[in-house]
Amino acid sequence: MLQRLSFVRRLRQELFTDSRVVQERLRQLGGSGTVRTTLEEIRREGNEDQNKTKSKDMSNSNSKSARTSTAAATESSTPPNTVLRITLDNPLRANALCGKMLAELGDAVQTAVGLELQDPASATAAKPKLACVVIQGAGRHFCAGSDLNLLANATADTAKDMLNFMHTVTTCFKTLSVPTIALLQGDAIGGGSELVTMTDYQVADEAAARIRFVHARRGLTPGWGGAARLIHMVGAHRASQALMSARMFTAKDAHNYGLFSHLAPAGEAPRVCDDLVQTLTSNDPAAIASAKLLSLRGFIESLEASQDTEKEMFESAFARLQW
Ligand SMILES: CC[C@H](C(=O)O)C(=O)SCCNC(=O)CCNC(=O)[C@H](O)C(C)(C)COP(=O)(O)OP(=O)(O)OC[C@H]1O[C@@H](n2cnc3c(N)ncnc32)[C@H](O)[C@@H]1OP(=O)(O)O
Repeated sequence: MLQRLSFVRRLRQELFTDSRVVQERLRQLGGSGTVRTTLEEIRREGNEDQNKTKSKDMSNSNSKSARTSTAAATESSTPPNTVLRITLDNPLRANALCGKMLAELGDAVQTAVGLELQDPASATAAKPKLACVVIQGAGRHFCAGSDLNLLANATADTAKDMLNFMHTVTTCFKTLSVPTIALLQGDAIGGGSELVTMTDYQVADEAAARIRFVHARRGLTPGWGGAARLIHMVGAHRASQALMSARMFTAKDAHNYGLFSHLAPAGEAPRVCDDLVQTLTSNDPAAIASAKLLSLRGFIESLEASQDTEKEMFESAFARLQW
């Protein structure tokens, strides 16, 4: 559906072709941590209560093989809805993203785009029906942004690679035609806060989740398209205040500000997220894609120009910095 927009088609071509060289250069930078993806199948069986039970059974297991229930797909001729779960996994560094993880996040978004179907009726067991994407962090936090060691040692060329690649990756994520959710059980800082802005929903643990656009404190501006998306989320006035102050938002503050869509009682964010997945995947996928198309249309047209400005700002801020 969204692929109808030429901007989106161009971006996807960039993700799968032009960005590949940069992606491999980032992968070569290495670092600790990884980005994991799992597919979870949600079977719809008549009434919503049954759906819920099935989904809980799968989601309560931590095992990757249990989460990816291929058996369900062969039981019926209609392939079940599939949820792609992306986990930023570098818990000893608050899920800060090293070069390898940036490249792997690109792989994950390529997976999501590859699973997106122009026509949901054409789903097969081999190409299941992507209905939702959830992004989360491993351990206590969501994501502490770029790995500071990577930034400290980055040449201007590496910084430019990161900037261009992450603009492509996050914008491709933002323009997916299925609903996307950030599951926040801890902090989202810097680049991590920018990842939050690429999602449609944000389910936050009210006791533990926080968000901070820390860039101004570090002498930087957002570099992953986060400023443009933040304006889209909360309006220019609030966005500029959040960026200028670099303040830490508690979950409640962020909810009031329009940054987090859902507040979950302490420890219950995964359950609230599962419930939201159930609700969203029970709705008509074409109607959902239309809703996203409608809301993104005006945004996308101004996004191109905002992104160019954002890139220029980041490059000049980065050039000024002494790490
Ligand atoms: C600014 C834009 C830029 C971009 O867009 O590319 C960036 O994203 S730059 C990175 C911006 N991020 C930050 O400034 C976050 C810095 N970290 C923190 O504020 C805290 O670590 C926090 C709030 C995320 C978590 O605090 P907590 O007390 O729970 O844990 P620790 O501080 O003890 O952190 C654990 C461990 O992780 C290391 N760490 C944290 N963030 C990073 C990072 N961005 N890069 C590399 N390493 C990071 C921290 O040093 C600790 O390591 P340890 O060896 O245990 O001391």
